[in-house]
Amino acid sequence: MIVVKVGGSAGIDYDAVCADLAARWKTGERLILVHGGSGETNRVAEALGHPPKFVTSPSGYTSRFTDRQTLEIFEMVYCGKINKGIVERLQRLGVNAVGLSGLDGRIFEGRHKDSVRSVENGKTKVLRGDHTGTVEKVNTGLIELLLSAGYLPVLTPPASSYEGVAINVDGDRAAAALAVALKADALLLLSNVPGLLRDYPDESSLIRHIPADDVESYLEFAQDRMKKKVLGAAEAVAGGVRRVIFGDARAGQPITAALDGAGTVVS
Ligand SMILES: Nc1ncnc2c1ncn2[C@@H]1O[C@H](COP(=O)(O)OP(=O)(O)OP(=O)(O)O)[C@@H](O)[C@H]1O
Repeated sequence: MIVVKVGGSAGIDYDAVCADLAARWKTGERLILVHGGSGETNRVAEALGHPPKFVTSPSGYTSRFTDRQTLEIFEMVYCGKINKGIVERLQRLGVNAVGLSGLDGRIFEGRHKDSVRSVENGKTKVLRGDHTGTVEKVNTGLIELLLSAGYLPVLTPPASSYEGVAINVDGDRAAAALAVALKADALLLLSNVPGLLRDYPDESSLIRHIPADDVESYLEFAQDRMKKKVLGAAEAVAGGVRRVIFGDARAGQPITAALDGAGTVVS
């Protein structure tokens, strides 16, 4: 089993990802796709007059502050436009894909964090009304049912809180939790960069290999949102996934290239 997570930043080629995925699926390989949608969510939020707000925690992690209106915009884009766009591409390629969010069948479950600490101008503030959380539990029943019936699941945040409230969760860490729960052989985290860069944005500074027992020490090279990918990789290998690859989804055959060792390989 291979879990592929494709991001939602500018430049990602969904046609290339879907064509590669479909070709591999047709050979009998078992795959699941998880996707993001941050770039388009920012655009739609601006257009709707509710611009995105990002907060940086005291430990340096950046996340989207998700009030109820932001959550609704997030769902429109992630579960609507992006998810259905991917499902449509796969259907056109002859793959019977099914798009679901983590809320559906409670595939992704976690604790709802209502408040978040945000560092602004050197001062730490507490913001309330946040609909965020972290995936703590993956309920694989529905996914296994779909896979055994020949459907390819296409999954996306949000997740469900234990109380059944929709929560915005990080897609990379959700994919990592899924890969652990399904005992996947590999987790691919594909985005609009060649992999983890030692000296971002210099693409020639690509880090080719990260030892599985030392992932967290590479957090120092990751800025803002890349940190979550490194954290997700650490969680996946700690949970028994043998290989995590940060790969490029901008062109070519992104899945095949990553599995062939392009990008940053954590093993
Ligand atoms: N050291 C680094 N190496 C590579 N990219 C980095 C680094 N530091 C920061 N980045 C940024 O991290 C981004 C990738 O993370 P991001 O969460 O934006 O992508 P995504 O997974 O495509 O999005 P989504 O949240 O929609 O799933 C890159 O576009 C780059 O701007």
